Amino acid sequence: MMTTKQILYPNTKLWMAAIKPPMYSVAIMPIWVGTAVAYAETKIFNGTVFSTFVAAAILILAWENISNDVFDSETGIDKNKHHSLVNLTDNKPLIFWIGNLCLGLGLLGILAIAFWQQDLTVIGIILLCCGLGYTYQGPPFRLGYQGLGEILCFFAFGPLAVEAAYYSQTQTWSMTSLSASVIVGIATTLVLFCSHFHQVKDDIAAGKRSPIVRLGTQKGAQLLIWFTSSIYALTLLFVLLQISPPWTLLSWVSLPFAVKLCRHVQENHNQPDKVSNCKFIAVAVHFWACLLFGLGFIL
Ligand SMILES: C/C(=C\COP(=O)(O)OP(=O)(O)O)CCC[C@H](C)CCC[C@H](C)CCCC(C)C
Ligand SMILES: O=C(O)C1=CC(=O)c2ccccc2C1=O
Repeated sequence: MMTTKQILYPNTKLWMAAIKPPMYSVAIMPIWVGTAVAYAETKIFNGTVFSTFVAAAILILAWENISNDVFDSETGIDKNKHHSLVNLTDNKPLIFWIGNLCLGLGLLGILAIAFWQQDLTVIGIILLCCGLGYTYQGPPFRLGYQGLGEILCFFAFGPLAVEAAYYSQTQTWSMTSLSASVIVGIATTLVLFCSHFHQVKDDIAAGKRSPIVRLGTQKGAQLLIWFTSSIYALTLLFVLLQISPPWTLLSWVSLPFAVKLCRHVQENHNQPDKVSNCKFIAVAVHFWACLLFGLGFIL
């Protein structure tokens, strides 16, 4: 007879895989970096705006992920994904409305920032991010199925989110924050790119032409090396051009994670079971590179 623990453990694991807690750092980092650049340039820091923005970004990303499971349940692409929220609950309408609730609460937080600033710029930018997020997965667009997700991801988490965070503190723009946003955008796109390696079979079956389906896993693994290297090369270039302060080179401390990611994918690109964890190594690269990059602006 199975013990309660034996019954619960796999379920807990499935729920954790469905909720993906580590993934939420990708929502926090653009706000962190945009705010850090704003502080470095203006010595302005509004803690209420920062914490409201972080909470709102987490809620908006929760909506993106929850509705991803809803929309993917309609195309059949998640039929083997046991940790899809729709498969776990067998209640699509409930999941759909929980997602919408997250979006509503997240946008309410951003509206509060707009109200405090008496300025609609930040809510305008974030609505644009949400629009990109919808076109990634929602009908009739489903641009992620055409392999365009990485482009949307770069702009949403890079220039748009970082500039929105910078503007929420300063109500102005800067070249430094724009260049910093390129680094955050690439690091976030790296996570999405890595998430496709283990899904090639299901993606092809559902007609999804992810970049890895288009390129093949071998070429994808090669491209990953260039892609990852560009984060560190650009960080150095911006320091040499005196766009970023030298302390931003601290982000190079994340290099061991980057090397681990590229090696792991190089060795296991065509073995779905082994390569499936690579997106979480990419999350570690993203987290440490962006955290230390932002810290470099404050020191
Ligand atoms: C949901 C996303 C990826 C999951 O893709 P996939 O379907 O392959 O995953 P599963 O295997 O788990 O089914 C991420 C998509 C990102 C999208 C291109 C852009 C999202 C924009 C956000 C709404 C912006 C939030 C910004 C925030 C910082 C305010
Ligand atoms: O579940 C995933 O694969 C991803 C979820 C997510 O929210 C995200 C956000 C930004 C870049 C990549 C990803 C994912 O890959």
